[in-house]
Amino acid sequence: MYKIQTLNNISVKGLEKFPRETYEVASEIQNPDAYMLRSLKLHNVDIPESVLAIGRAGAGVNNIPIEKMSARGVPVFNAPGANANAVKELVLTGMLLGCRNICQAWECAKNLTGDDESISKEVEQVKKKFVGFELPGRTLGVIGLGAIGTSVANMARDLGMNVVGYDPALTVERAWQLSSSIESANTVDELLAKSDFVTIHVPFNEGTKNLINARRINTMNDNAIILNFSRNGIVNDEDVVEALNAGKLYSYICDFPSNLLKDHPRVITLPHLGASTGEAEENCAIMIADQLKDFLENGNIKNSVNFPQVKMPRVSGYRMAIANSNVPNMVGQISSILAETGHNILDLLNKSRGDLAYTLLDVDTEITKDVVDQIKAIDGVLSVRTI
Ligand SMILES: NC(=O)C1=CN([C@@H]2O[C@H](COP(=O)(O)OP(=O)(O)OC[C@H]3O[C@@H](n4cnc5c(N)ncnc54)[C@H](O)[C@@H]3O)[C@@H](O)[C@H]2O)C=CC1
Ligand SMILES: O=C(O)C(=O)COP(=O)(O)O
Repeated sequence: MYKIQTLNNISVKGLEKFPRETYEVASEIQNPDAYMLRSLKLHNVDIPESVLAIGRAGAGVNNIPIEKMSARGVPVFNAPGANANAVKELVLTGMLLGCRNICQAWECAKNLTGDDESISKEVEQVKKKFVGFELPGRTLGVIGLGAIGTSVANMARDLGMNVVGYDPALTVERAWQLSSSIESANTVDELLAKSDFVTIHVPFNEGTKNLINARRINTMNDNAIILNFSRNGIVNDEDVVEALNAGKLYSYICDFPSNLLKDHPRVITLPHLGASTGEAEENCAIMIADQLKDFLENGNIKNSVNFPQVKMPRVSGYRMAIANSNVPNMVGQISSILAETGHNILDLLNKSRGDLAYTLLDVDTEITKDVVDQIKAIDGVLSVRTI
């Protein structure tokens, strides 16, 4: 019986992927084989040794101690692209809320008093305060052209906007998906100088912390709108508020409220709603459940953020999955132990990614605990599992 512990609300459509006969899935469970979570911060959680894999039902993995898991030989999975449409639609919503002053206008409408005739009169007076601007012909800068950024960029082109994108690690797959009319910027500064709206779709890490700061805001066009549906910390909120107060920026739309932001008249904050649609939650949960299941049952790895992609069809009932440091002679030492203990290797796949390597091998006879212990004892072996 495999045990999956859910640390956040996960769509039942994903949880249904785990057959009840072979899986126990619960939010409270002893010695889980895998964690399934969304945004819960795992950095200060004591993760039990029983955990063989972590599945993030979403895109961002900055809530997970990836290096610590790599050192244990534990793969971390995410669900690339599974919530991209939900974020794209919220970015569009955010652009329109911002450029048409919708939230401020709605607040004003809610505060109208008197009979309906006086409300109608008042409406004609106040509406001039909320005159906005339209999207076609404006320029949207998209920082990060991954699953979300690409989809946002194409959408903006379809709406008649000019689009300039920046991503120093743009993949070939994304380049194929991007509309050919999207302009490429060589630097963030070049993108900012051209944009009326700037939207950020990069992961949070040391390289993207404070990516949008006072110096960069000062290089932007006056009255630009910044949208942050990526992560708290990528945009320096203090600097943005200062620029809003100085009349440099038009508005700031983001998914990460704080005391500084939530009541500011030119800021719209949402409670981390980017991926909160039934569709996105289902897509993410199903993708992660499939990946965890294939890893637990077969050792295969798809969409891990720290392990290589590995898929090997099964040729016998005796499989071993080994994670080790990516150093010479690991496969040699492992196969020597198997040969010495009378196992014939029927199939073997070894792949590496950075400092990690991962080996799947099928043998003709059952692998005993003693053999597992001998392989575990090899210097550099991080985790060993028989499946
Ligand atoms: N608000 C919400 O609910 C959601 C937020 N997110 C956030 O959005 C981020 C992006 O998600 P996806 O597009 O699905 O990820 P992705 O991995 O498909 O794309 C990220 C892109 O950013 C690029 N990138 C990395 N560092 C960069 C830099 N310094 N400058 C420019 N580009 C850079 C990468 O090359 C990659 O193409 C996630 O990491 C997560 O933090 C994702 C989903 C929902
Ligand atoms: O996928 C992401 O990176 C998100 O930020 C979505 O977070 P959530 O799953 O809604 O807690």
